[in-house]
Amino acid sequence: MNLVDKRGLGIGIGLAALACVALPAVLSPYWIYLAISAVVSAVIMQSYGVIVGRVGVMSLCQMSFAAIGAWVVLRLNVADAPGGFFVWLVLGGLAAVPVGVAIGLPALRIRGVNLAVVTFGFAVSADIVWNVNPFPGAQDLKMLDRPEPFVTDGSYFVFVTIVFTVLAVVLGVIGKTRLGLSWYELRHSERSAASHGVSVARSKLAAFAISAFVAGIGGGLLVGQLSTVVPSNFAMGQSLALFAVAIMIGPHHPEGAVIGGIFGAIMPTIMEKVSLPQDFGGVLFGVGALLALRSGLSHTDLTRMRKRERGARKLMKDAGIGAEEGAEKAAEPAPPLPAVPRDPGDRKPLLSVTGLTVRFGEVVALEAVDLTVPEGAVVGLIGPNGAGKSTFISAVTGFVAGYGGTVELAGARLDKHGPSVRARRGLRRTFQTTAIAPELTQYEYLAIGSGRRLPRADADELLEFFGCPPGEVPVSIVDAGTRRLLDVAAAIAARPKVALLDEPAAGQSAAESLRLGARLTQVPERFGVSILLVEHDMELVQATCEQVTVLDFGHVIASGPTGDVLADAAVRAAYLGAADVPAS
Ligand SMILES: Nc1ncnc2c1ncn2[C@@H]1O[C@H](COP(=O)(O)OP(=O)(O)OP(=O)(O)O)[C@@H](O)[C@H]1O
Repeated sequence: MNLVDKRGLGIGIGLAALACVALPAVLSPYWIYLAISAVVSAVIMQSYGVIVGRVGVMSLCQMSFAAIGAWVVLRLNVADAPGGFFVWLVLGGLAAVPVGVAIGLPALRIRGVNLAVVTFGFAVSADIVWNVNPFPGAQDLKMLDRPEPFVTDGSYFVFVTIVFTVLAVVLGVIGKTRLGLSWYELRHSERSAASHGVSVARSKLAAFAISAFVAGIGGGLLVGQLSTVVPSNFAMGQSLALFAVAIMIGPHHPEGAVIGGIFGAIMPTIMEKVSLPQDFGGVLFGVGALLALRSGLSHTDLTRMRKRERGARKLMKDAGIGAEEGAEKAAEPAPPLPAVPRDPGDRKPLLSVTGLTVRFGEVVALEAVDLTVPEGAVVGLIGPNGAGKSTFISAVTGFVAGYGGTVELAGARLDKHGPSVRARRGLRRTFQTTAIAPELTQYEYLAIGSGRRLPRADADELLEFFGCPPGEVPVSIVDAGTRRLLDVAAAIAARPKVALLDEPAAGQSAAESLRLGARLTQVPERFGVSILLVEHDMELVQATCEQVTVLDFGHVIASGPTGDVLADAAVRAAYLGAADVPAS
């Protein structure tokens, strides 16, 4: 995948260069000062962009991280430490990192409003600490002198703009890596990220660390602007107001960070000019944030998504893929299915589940279930609603803590491992409900799913094989049925040993379902992936699976070659609910 959007990079650097040349020349000293404030706020907004915009964590203490950066710069200034302002700035950012990680640790267990309360608590405590202990140099009036060649306000504006641009480029590159893409996935579904082998803990802590570093840099830059700082520069009210701006604007995109920075810096002046109390600005931000929360996406996310969608629709039109074509495809008869190998012969068992027992309180969801998926096979797991099929997949893939029995993959026990480790060892799953981040393109989603640098040709092959639109098409305009196929493609992209698919044909027409069946039967040979298929569509199961296990109320009631099992009277009774059907 391309890590740098060359056009966007060119435009961004061009605009930054233009601002550096033009603004100091045309603005009055007062407005240059405000412009510096806007860019420093924009840097701090970038830290919100990582943790709030990308990961979706409600962090209300970013200004406390900024205060740590400012404190370190001032402390080093008082001590006349070697290196000078540029080195101190970086050290200030680095000093905020361990605190960011420490605040991130509770985020591994709690989320949402509870996490917001934890971060707010930290912001309040930090506020108290700064108010009791003045910033270094405040008492003996040891101010920071800006370094050459950025001594004047005009030149310092150039410096902060360079810092903002460098951070924007670096964060943009990180955003395209597996780590950055996993943040989007975490925002929508942690379990989906874990099923793709993403370590939720590591990914979240990395986001906290990076966002704290960026905020720390912002705090240091503020010291450079003001020569010294006071606690009110980092008050928790500031953290709250900027958080609201972040939700509203979306500072994970550079233009969002700039707009947010301008809002943050200029709003007090606007309030003053229109003779409104300063707090009123915060109220406006709050209302904007509520509106953004209602739509689920920030302003820049929506603008970018619409632009992407327009491009993708044009691409699909040019490629002759449209709604009408989709309807024609749905009406097409399904291709003939290749003969399903009925005899597993002496193929090795790849996934062996023995005595699997899962209890949810008094409910026994699974009781001593045995199941084997041989190498190169498509095996079915069926049963009426509530029989325990999804619970089986969840327990085997590590999403159920504390089950009885054993799960072995290629001879190695997996019981001690969580979902992301199991996924990386070669056990992938899909969910009944897809939760794919709509901001991603299909290429990006496959890149996360694959867990490796997926060559474009491989991604194209998978998308074509599963009948998905071209890879550049954003998930936001892909229909629900195709998203399921994309989910299956992402699981297969990782080339796991076994993929466990939870009702991939749900919501598909009969013809589409059979077409999916035709594809699934080819997966073991073509991609080297064995499949466990959970399905209610008996035609699909019959056409695809060489062996089937049937669950009813958590117990295995039949297991064996598909034809024999589906003809079994007990199985028919379980499905039809016909108590008078005699057992075989
Ligand atoms: N987290 C949970 N807590 C409590 N009970 C649960 C939980 N998850 C599943 N169950 C119960 O376990 C049993 C098996 O549910 P499961 O979802 O695995 O069935 P299923 O065969 O996948 O059904 P369906 O075909 O409708 O998806 C049901 O009685 C369900 O209510």
